[in-house]
Amino acid sequence: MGNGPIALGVDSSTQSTKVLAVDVETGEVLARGQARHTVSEGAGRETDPEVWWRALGTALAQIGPYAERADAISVGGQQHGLVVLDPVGRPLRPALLWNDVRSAPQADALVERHGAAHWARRFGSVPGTSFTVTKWAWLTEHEPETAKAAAAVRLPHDFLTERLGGAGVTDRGDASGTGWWATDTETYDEALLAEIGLDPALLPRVLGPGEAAGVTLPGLPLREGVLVGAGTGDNAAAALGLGLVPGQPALSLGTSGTVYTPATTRPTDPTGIVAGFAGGHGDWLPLACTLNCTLAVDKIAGLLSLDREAVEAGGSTVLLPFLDGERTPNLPYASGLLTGLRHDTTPGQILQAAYDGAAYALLTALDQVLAVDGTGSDEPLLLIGGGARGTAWRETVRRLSGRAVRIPVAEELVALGAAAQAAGLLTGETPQAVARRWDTTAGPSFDPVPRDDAALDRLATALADAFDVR
Ligand SMILES: Nc1ncnc2c1ncn2[C@@H]1O[C@H](COP(=O)(O)OP(=O)(O)O)[C@@H](O)[C@H]1O
Ligand SMILES: O=C(CO)[C@@H](O)[C@H](O)COP(=O)(O)O
Repeated sequence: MGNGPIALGVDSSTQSTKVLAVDVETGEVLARGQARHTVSEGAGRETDPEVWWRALGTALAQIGPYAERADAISVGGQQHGLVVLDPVGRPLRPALLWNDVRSAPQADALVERHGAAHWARRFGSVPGTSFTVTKWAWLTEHEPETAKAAAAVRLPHDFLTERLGGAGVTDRGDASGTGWWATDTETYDEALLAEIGLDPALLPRVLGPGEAAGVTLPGLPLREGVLVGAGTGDNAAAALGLGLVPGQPALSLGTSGTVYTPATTRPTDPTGIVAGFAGGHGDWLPLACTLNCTLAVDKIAGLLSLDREAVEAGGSTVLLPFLDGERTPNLPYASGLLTGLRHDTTPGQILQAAYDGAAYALLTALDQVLAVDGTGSDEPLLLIGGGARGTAWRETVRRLSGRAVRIPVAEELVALGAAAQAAGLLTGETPQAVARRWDTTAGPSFDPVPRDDAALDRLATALADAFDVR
């Protein structure tokens, strides 16, 4: 064990909590821990925030002596989830997660009331079902007593940060995914909060870049008084972990699929495809996100009794894997669709079609994400998330993007970005500078291959025919 300072980075994502203990000087990952979450099935997607808290404890226990030795900690978390707490910080109900589409009617009503153009101009994003504002609106309609009893409203990462350091705070990256934090003034929109019946006093204070959330409370498996970073949403944390600069795109293949690049221009896309998030340390993070990514492809592989790598080229099958409804394109009521079957279609071709269908919306949104700063670039696409470990995912992205792809050797970029934020508090550097010093994007590169326009055309036609999406 080295004697230098140690930063802990946490990724509280949809499926699990991961913790990395990182050597601040070298970026070496000294230890890692992971504990799974349970997510409800059926109509909604919920997790009890106490499950996240217990998972964090379990993952910290797995890093052994490094928890006690750590000098700073930050939490990156799944975005958007609605956490409602009682006066002593206990959850009043399970959190409504980003991939819970029950608030689709509330999203439609909010967008209709103010117009997509207003949402984009003022809040940077047109709120689809993932956004917290739609979940609060759902709660006030379906469980008014719970909404009335709320003494605090938090996002997943804020909830954990508060348990560690005691302060009710968030950061601008995660605040920008609520739909009630206006990106044009960087303040909570009090008129909107009044309209949806949410007292601004219940919301966390939004910290600025480089501000700490406080220090650790007594009674944790960490030393008391250790610095706690502001944390941020998981995508913003991964962008920090990669030390991205504007025009350098990343594609994350996990429970959600996301594509993003930092920008100096504030995004304001009225089509709703590009979410105008703030970055985890200043700047902006235009991003497109799908609800159906690795879990949907794994589900199709399971239905076909195939290994996830058993893909076959060829055929004319199109599979739109909207198993959870979809967010990009905005089709919360959709289900999966399979077309183009022939007598000679093989199971492996159907599986390949699932990969293509899951990657399609992300890759078509990439140009829009890059256009925010006008940095259309041929920088390699950095592939991260669990899916980036798979050959079939990598080859699908190469074939449908026509871009060079690089796979960082570093894993768990969200936790690594959180660790870089925590390390920056100790060294005075920005998290991006820390990540660049740690060389987190190093990894094998794969040259561009000709783009498979025939497959892209088939997908575009199927979407237009079935869902009128053009
Ligand atoms: N070797 C692999 N090849 C392809 N996919 C993988 C591999 N390992 C994990 N995955 C996928 O990664 C997903 C988890 O990704 P991860 O980024 O950890 O999720 P989350 O978005 O919840 O943080 C799983 O759903 C699984 O399908
Ligand atoms: O909703 C979004 C982004 O807007 C998702 O990216 C969530 O932040 C969930 O992330 P993972 O659990 O897939 O990491």
